[in-house]
Amino acid sequence: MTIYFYSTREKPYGCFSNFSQHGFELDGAWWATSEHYFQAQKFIDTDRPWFDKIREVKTPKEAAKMGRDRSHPLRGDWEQVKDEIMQQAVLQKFKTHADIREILLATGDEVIVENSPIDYYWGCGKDGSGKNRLGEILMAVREILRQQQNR
Ligand SMILES: Nc1nc(O)c(N)c(N[C@@H]2O[C@H](COP(=O)(O)O)[C@@H](O)[C@H]2O)n1
Repeated sequence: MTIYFYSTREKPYGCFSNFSQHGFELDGAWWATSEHYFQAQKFIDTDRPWFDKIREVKTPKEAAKMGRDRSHPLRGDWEQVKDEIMQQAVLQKFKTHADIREILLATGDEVIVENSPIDYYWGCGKDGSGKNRLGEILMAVREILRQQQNR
């Protein structure tokens, strides 16, 4: 049965959201959520003070708002690298936290879908026609973790 998630409040799959409070260390820094990491990477070589500010804000909601602020210059290769960056963040989050890693692994081979009514790239969108790239990345991360576990 397909597994849908969106809000961090929904149990047990709210932890699949990038807004869930599961921090991790990556690239030599601490990130409060995968949303913080993902949004900051948009400015890594174009606006370092803004990159640092995003890392330091309290909530993923603020990080997302700042990351979408186009008054700050987006890195030129963003469209080419954003999926890989998202996967690195999601993988590191689930490597760091054993409790949510078990929740992800326990989904077996079920399809995972970010049930966002507004996001047709990372989610499935209101009518289900979206790309669901976050769901696909979670499934790819699940496979990587499964293989690491079986080594
Ligand atoms: N809560 C929420 N609001 C939105 O408007 C969204 N687009 C999403 N989806 C999440 O947004 C992140 C990527 O956003 P951008 O590529 O910067 O637009 C990612 O975490 C999606 O899962 N969520």
